[in-house]
Amino acid sequence: MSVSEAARDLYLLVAVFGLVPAVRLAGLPVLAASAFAAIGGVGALQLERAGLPIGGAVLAAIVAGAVAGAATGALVARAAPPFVALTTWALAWLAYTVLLGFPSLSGGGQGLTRPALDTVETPIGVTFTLTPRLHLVFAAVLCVLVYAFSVWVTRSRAGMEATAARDDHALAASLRIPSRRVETLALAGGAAAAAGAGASVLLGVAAPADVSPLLALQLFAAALAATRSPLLGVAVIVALPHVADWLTAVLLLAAVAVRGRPRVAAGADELKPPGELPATSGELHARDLHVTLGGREILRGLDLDVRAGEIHALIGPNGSGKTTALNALHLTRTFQRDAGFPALTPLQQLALVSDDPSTYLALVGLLERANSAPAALTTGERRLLAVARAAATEAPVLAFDEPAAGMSAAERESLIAVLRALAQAGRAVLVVEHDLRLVAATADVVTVLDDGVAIAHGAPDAVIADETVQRVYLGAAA
Ligand SMILES: Nc1ncnc2c1ncn2[C@@H]1O[C@H](COP(=O)(O)OP(=O)(O)OP(=O)(O)O)[C@@H](O)[C@H]1O
Repeated sequence: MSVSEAARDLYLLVAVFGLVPAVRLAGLPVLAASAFAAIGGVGALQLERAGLPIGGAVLAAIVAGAVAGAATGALVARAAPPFVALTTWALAWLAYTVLLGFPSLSGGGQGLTRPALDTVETPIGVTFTLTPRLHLVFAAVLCVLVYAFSVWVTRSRAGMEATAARDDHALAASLRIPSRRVETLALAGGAAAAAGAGASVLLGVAAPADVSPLLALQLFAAALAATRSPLLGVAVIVALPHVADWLTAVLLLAAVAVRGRPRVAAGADELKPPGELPATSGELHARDLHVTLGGREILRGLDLDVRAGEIHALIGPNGSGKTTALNALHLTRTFQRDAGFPALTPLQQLALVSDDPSTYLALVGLLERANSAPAALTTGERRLLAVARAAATEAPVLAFDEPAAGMSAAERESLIAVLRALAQAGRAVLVVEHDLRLVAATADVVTVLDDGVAIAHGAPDAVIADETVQRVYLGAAA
């Protein structure tokens, strides 16, 4: 391998390491890296033609790549991974066909050219010649910097936020945890643009053929490999541009076949001593709630009031609209099917929403599990963790969807104590629950929902003893 080839591979590695946080943390199959590389390569040479010194042109092209990455992140902010793949693949094609279609922009088939072995004067008076060897040093330094940055991002709070949003987008959104797609894609865009600009200056040419959508697949395959081990990423990006094109496709298929998500083992983060549960109080008043789904009216004029310091149970037969009501109210809440964030320890999960995670771990009795892998928790402990996550946001109104499901008797007792503690600290607590013993033991007020309307409302003993409720609810639940 010549020095030039080695330098080019190192530039490509910069793009790969820049893509890793988007792929690994945010779980995004980004297939637009070749478009960002095109912005870097063509952008730098065009800006130089427009009169910028080459150093300034390269920097401006990198910024343009980062901006394009951020814009792509905003475009796919809510998209599911398959749509992210399709959309970003479309962008790669668009960039490629625009370059082919506008020779004035891209220099046509042979591309834009510039002297490769150029002598560059810097503003501080130092002059140097851009030899392949110098590129090798540049590219290596850039590679180390981008790699170190991507490792740092992984451990940062932003990295954990991206991981949480990757594992459960809806849950993360309900806890107001940002998805970080814009930032991870800005990094991917900037790094790929740096790779494109570096390679163009190195080779003295920026041609459409060098930034075909195949390059996007190769960079993605290498980033996927690098999420397993950085050396594997190096091997893939060094090998792929030098072998037959079909091997890229085969490698991606193999990666999908053996794919697994990086799981976090137990952590070892320090715990502060837990404090008092902070007081925050709020109320919920909903009037005449109507929701139609799939042409059927699921909620038909529901009124719901939860006062500060009150535990309000919403009960009713399966399909009566309880979860639909929680969805419509956009509350800070737990979900019925709640896998949580399997890649983050309980302490890390709570640290995403609170500066005082130990207080909330203590609240639900999970202090000793703070650094456990979530997979090691029981179903009930995971439910308690979900309650703690919602509570840790300090939202004044909290909703829990069947929090006791799958809990042992002891865990149920803990849950009852937690709900009481939250109400005592001023929260308005809304609980959807099938377990009537738990409802009777905790709720101040019960609303019974049947077919989208409230058929009874009041103190738990009276409501549960009510004849209509017995018939509708217990009859249907039995
Ligand atoms: N997206 C949807 N499109 C059409 N119908 C839906 C949709 N989501 C829910 N439904 C229907 O709305 C009704 C109420 O569902 P919901 O989940 O709110 O009930 P629930 O009271 O929470 O029941 P469960 O106790 O089983 O959780 C059900 O009949 C369900 O089939």
